[in-house]
Amino acid sequence: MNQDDLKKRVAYEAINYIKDGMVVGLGTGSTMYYAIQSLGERIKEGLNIKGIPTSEKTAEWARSNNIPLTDFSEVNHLDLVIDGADEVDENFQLIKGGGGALLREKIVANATDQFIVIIDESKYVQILGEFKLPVEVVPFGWEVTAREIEALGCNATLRMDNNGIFLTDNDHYILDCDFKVINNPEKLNQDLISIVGVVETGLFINMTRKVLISYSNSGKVIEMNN
Ligand SMILES: O=C(CO)[C@H](O)[C@H](O)COP(=O)(O)O
Repeated sequence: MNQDDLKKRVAYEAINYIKDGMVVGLGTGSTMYYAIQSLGERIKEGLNIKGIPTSEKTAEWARSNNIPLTDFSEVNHLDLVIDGADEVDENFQLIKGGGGALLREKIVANATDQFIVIIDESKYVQILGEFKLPVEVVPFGWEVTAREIEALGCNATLRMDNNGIFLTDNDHYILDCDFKVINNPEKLNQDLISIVGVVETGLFINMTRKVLISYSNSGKVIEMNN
């Protein structure tokens, strides 16, 4: 089973947690792509829910699957949020933002008591940091912000895409920060967020209690609770 199959399997499993009448936060990324496809099928069969997307891309996928959308002008609290992650450690601390949607993802995840993270086995790690930590920053003076971030012990690289500098849905930049090993994610998050120019970090601290992991050996999806 390749990584894509594993993503698809865990995404399909996660949709079973969505019940009629719920307002559901919809994460971003390739794992969520499969979840949205599957949710679209359930909606065709009569499931009645509303979604809040965490990115323009997710909103586009949701619309093309006829998933009704809402926003925070209509709701304050979400029944459930489902999202992928780039790394999850044994204490369920996360690195997110590989897709550049970390700010909206954090706002949405913060608005629920039930944030379900869906990953394949390769993302479950002992210590965070092999994946470069995405940090969203204000474009003005980003070079100064990057130097202050680097003083915390990393190399910070400005994210680019085919059009030049990558812009988030909120018109910010992303710095991908190579810490290699993050021994104290909570403290690092605090240190980063206190730097002027940092908008948000991809460290999601104490935000989830449930992680679904798909394994290739057994072909199973395991639900882990914290
Ligand atoms: O945080 C994210 C986007 O900002 C994604 O959840 C994360 O990057 C995982 O993506 P994928 O499912 O494509 O591996």
